[in-house]
Amino acid sequence: MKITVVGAGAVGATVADNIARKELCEELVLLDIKEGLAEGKALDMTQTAALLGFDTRITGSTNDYSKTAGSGVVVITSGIPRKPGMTREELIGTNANIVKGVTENILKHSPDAIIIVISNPMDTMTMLALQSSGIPKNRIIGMGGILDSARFKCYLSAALGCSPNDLNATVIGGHGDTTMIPLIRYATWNSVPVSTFLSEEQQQKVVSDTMVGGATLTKLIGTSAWYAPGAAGAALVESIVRDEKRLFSCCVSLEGEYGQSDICLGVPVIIGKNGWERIVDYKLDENEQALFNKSADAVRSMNDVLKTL
Ligand SMILES: NC(=O)C1=CN([C@@H]2O[C@H](COP(=O)(O)OP(=O)(O)OC[C@H]3O[C@@H](n4cnc5c(N)ncnc54)[C@H](O)[C@@H]3O)[C@@H](O)[C@H]2O)C=CC1
Ligand SMILES: O=C([O-])CC(=O)C(=O)O
Repeated sequence: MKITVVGAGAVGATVADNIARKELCEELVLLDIKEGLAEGKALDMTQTAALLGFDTRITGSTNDYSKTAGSGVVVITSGIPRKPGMTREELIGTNANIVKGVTENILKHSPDAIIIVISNPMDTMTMLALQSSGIPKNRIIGMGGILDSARFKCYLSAALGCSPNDLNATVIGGHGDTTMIPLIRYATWNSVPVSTFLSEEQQQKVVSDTMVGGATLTKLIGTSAWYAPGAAGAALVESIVRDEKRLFSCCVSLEGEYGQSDICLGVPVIIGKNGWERIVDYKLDENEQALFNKSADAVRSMNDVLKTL
């Protein structure tokens, strides 16, 4: 299979690096609008093959979509990242036109591709990719919840003094500082609810740290993060190409599920060779459903901007 990653910046290159190391495809194409950037990063990564022992062929392209032809999976990371003090939503003015153009170009050459959207504001960019592509909804997946859930586990593991690998924890809703919903009631340490070990105050601190996880990193680094976003993007690609049927929180088109319609929002889904294959109903309680509805309202008002494009 061929996989394309659009945007060879911090996140795109890290997604590509993880895909190559895991040998998720025979051929990997990196594409960027900036002259030489994708070719250079592809060559640099290629030179790690003899050190890391992988056989994936990696090529770069400066905006030549014919090189991406026949891709089975395309990951969109093109667009600007936020700076300290900004919200993801403020990126919409620049990124909407980029994501729209990229989606159209990709589909001209890879009409059967499964598209993963990473560019921010991710929930609205996923909606935009769905609308501008017209392809079946199962082939458009926004990546945010996998990353947010990994951060949730990171903060939980610090609070519990345990390995993040022994934790089960999911973030649903929007991929925004105020719209994401870490489902603390369902978080477990090897099947035992974390509320058994953490006070209400400790749990609330984990939830609020998780919600501003991206902003915390942006403040420290001066631009947004890439290691965990890159690993999260590759985990999603892996579940598709290996048909793993992982249960991940992803941004997908809702048609009544979780009480919402005409919106793309983060919910638990099964990911396999057909893209997202099924939404799993977590049976939210009244408070969680109210938070989900509030998150949907915020994302929906952001989506209104798409009508002006
Ligand atoms: N959904 C998520 O969980 C996450 C989303 N992000 C988002 O991912 C995006 C990329 O972030 P970074 O890689 O850090 O930014 P970056 O600035 O390092 O890379 C973006 C790349 O996109 C390229 N680009 C711009 N317009 C293009 C076009 N029309 N066609 C092809 N390439 C184009 C740029 O030349 C640049 O190389 C941002 O919008 C950021 O907010 C970042 C982390 C996590
Ligand atoms: O924080 C940002 O702007 C980038 C992002 O989406 C994340 O790292 O979660």
